[in-house]
Amino acid sequence: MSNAIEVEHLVIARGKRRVLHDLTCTVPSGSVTGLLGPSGSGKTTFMRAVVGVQKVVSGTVTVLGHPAGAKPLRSQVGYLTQAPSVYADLTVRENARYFAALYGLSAKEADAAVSDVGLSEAKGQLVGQLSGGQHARASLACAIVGRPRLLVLDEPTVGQDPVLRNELWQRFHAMAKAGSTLLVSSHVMDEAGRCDRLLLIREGLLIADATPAAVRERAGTDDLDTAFLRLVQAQETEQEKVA
Ligand SMILES: Nc1ncnc2c1ncn2[C@@H]1O[C@H](COP(=O)(O)OP(=O)(O)OP(=O)(O)O)[C@@H](O)[C@H]1O
Repeated sequence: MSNAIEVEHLVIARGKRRVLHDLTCTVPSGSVTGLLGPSGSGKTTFMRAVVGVQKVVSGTVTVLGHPAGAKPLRSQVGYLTQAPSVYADLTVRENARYFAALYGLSAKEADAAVSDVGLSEAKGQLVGQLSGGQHARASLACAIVGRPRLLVLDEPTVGQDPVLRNELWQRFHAMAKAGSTLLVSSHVMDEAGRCDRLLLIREGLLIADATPAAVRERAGTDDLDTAFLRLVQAQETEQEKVA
C-alpha cells in the first residue's frame, strides 16, 4: 500500500464552528509527515480524526486500508496526545512495561523504548516527579513501545532542548526506515525541514501537501517560515478573487 492515510473531503465542526474545511490529502507509507500550522489551525482535530476519536461532519478518513477508528487498527496505531497520558504514580520504567505488556511485549522492549527517548537515567523516577519535558518523553516512550505501523504524535518535541529534539527526530526517521509511518504535528516551522513531507494547514484549510523542497520552490524561498507566510498570502489573494 502506498498511502498509510487517505483523507477525502474531510469536514469537521467543533461546537458550532467548522474547524476543518473540505480537507483532501494523503500520508505516504514509511514517511515522516509533518502537520504544520499555527496554534488553533486544526492540527489536533485532524489527528483525532485519523485515530478515529473525532466526530466528522462529512468526508472519509482511511487508515492502513480501514476506516479510521476501525477495530483492526487498535493495535496498529499509536497516538501521543498533548495531554500527559501516563500514570503519575508509576515510575518511567513501570509505565513503559505496563504499556508493553498490553501489546504482549517484554520488559526488555519496554526498556529499549525508554532508552530511545533518552530517559534511561530517569527510568526509576516516578512520572509525577519528572520535569515537563521528561514527562512528555515518558508519554512518547509508551506511544512507541508497541511499534505501531502508524504513529500519530501531537507536538512530541514541545519543551525539549535542541539536543534532545535532534535525537527525537533522528529516532522518528529510524522508525520510518524500519517500516512505520509517522504523522508529527508542530507549530515550529524549523521542524518542517526535518520531514519527508509536509501538510501545511491554516484556519482549517490545507495550504500545501508536498515535500519541504517543493514548498520552498513554490514559495521561492529557502526559509520555510517565509515560505509558509508567502503561501498564506497567496491563498488569501486567491480567496479575495473568488469572493
Ligand atoms: N472541544 C472543543 N470545542 C470547541 N472548539 C474546539 C474544541 N477543541 C478545539 N476547538 C477549536 O477548534 C479549532 C482547532 O483546534 P485544534 O486543537 O485542532 O488546533 P491546533 O492546530 O491543534 O492548535 P494547537 O497548536 O494550539 O494545539 C480551534 O479554533 C479551537 O478553538
